[in-house]
Amino acid sequence: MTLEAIRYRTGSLQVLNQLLLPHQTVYDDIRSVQDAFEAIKSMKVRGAPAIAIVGCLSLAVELRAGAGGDDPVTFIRESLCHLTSARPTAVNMGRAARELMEFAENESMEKNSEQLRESVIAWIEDMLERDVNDNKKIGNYGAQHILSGVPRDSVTILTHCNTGSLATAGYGTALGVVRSLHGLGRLKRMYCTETRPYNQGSRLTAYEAVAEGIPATLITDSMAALTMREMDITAVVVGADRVVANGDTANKVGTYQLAIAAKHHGIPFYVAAPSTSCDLSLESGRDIIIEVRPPEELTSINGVSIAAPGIEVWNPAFDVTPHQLITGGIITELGVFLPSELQAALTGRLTAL
Ligand SMILES: CSC[C@@H](O)[C@@H](O)C(=O)COP(=O)(O)O
Repeated sequence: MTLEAIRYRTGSLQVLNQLLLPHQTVYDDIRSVQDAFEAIKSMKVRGAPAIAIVGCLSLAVELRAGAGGDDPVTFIRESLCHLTSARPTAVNMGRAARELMEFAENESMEKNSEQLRESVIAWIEDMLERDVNDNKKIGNYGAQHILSGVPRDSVTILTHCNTGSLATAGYGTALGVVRSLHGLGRLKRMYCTETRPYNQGSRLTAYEAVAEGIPATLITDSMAALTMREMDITAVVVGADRVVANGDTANKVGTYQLAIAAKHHGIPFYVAAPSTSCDLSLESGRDIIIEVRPPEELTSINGVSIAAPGIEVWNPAFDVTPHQLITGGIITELGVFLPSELQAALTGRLTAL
């Protein structure tokens, strides 16, 4: 059983409100594109694949109710543009918007408004299944690759942020690799970082691990290097919000320092991400726009201040790990690639952004 972050039945959408986890399990209705925009912006729903899926499903809900009238293409275009602006670093929403728009424009040449709505809804509904299938492949490729590099029976993985069922349609990416290792009986333990300032690790990854009986230990971000030295970490596996052509990878802030520490300790560092998180239109990580979040996310927890009032704050949500530090490889649903192999492996398989 994996946790269900997105509940979709034709015409209705609910998301598990991740702001309330782990203490309350509340599903919020998403009745419109604007509801989804707000849920994504406020991080009720988060994680690059989940953002794209919830954004598109909210559009399906509105289309099912007849939104767009005689001109659904304009409605779809404006909605996708709005959704893409909610969080700029993860590429998945932008990619889905581009692909969906292209599909809708093609369909509009031979279908009336009602038929167009139906086919766009079907395209969107298919995203859920595709994401879970891709994640299972990522899990399997990643587990096999990690196991092939070590002579041991069981492995210990360190991960960051939340990349599991809560961040995807199900199964997860980096956490999917952990899940696959666990399923094979080859996971000794997962270490998950707290992931300050938003605590996706302590609130969400820890929640998934406890719910599913995955052996896991929580550490603060500041304990990562020590954990690598003392706890016989086999590999570090993280997710991605955007992997660019040279393999540079934007992911939750703190990923970069994990990669540096892994290199120092000779521990393979992997990025696990579907090809939908890859962006070959950008040459290097310098071109990635990094979202800066409100200071309050750093200075308070659940409304309780934990910082000196008046202090200035810098709160970038993501950092970029240079490709040279991604020593294990980039695990996708198509296989595991070194950063230098990624562009050739994906060319022709991804629509241009
Ligand atoms: C499969 S989720 C991959 C990434 O989106 C994840 O590692 C991450 O950085 C999430 O950040 P968040 O700010 O919680 O959306």
